[in-house]
Amino acid sequence: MLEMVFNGSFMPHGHCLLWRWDLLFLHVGGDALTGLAYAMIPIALIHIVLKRDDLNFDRLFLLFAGFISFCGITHLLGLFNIWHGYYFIEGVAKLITGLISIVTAVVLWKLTPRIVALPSAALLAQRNQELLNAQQELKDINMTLEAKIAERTRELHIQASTDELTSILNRRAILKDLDNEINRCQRHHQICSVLMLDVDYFKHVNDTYGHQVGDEVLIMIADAITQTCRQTDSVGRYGGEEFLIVLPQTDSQQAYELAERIRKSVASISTQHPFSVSCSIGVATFDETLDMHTLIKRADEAVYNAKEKGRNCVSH
Ligand SMILES: Nc1nc2c(ncn2[C@@H]2O[C@H](COP(=O)(O)OP(=O)(O)OP(=O)(O)O)[C@@H](O)[C@H]2O)c(=O)[nH]1
Repeated sequence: MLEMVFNGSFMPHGHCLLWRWDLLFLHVGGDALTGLAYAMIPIALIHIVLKRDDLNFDRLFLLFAGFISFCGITHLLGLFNIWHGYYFIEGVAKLITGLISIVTAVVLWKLTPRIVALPSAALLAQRNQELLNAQQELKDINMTLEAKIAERTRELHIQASTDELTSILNRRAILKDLDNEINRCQRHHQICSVLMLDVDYFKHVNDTYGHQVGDEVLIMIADAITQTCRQTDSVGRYGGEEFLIVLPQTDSQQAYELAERIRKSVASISTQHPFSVSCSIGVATFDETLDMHTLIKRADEAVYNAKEKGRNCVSH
């Protein structure tokens, strides 16, 4: 058997080429180049399989590598047999090549529907672009939402600190401003004053002309105070017909003068009804022995004094 396989005594292939150099050159050159290429291609295929574990066709790549390797062996044996006569071995190699080719062809056909169904590079690029567009759209929506949330938060913050009727600060907000101002004065050894303003005979306005007219008067008083004060002053509604005004860096005398201007401004308010508006204002000035509640109490007591003095006046 071995003798049969390794029987090289058949006539070498070169004899039929008559040992012509041109025919030898073509056959030797062709087979040598093909053999070289068929040795390199399987290495590349195996390298790809090892490097890319996301490719789902390893089996096909390996079959191709095997098939091309045997093709190469067949060509090299053909080259060898130009000078020798090992046709049995060459035939075996051809048979193995044939078998592995058939297996490769069958596997290739079985895999063809899946390969054809793979999305093309252009389609993937298009899908990628669509995803990028969607991502950008989401980013834009997100930014718009964030801007809306920030705007809404700002609105809510204003709402939470604004008196609904007069649009000046509400009680909570004006007390917060006063607390901050007192802390600042304590830290920097500065001065500030507060005014407590109470509308005179307001019950009479409500009882005689109705609650709505009373509301309109409160709005006009708030406007009059705001227009008379500086931007840095805080004006708030402390209670029903009581207003609290915080005056940073204002001493007792300056506060008194401002209170007078406010009183006059309120007294000049005219409505369509036959009554005059007036207010009594109490002034209190911060010193470092006072806390917020004592300061407000002092302003309250000053309002009481002003009422006692006959209303429509300012008291320390
Ligand atoms: N229209 C209106 N009236 C209010 C509001 N809040 C409180 N009041 C009224 O303000 C009046 C305050 O009356 P009083 O505390 O007796 O004081 P007054 O009548 O101003 O008298 P004096 O302060 O002593 O000059 C009451 O009638 C309350 O109903 C409000 O938001 N709108």
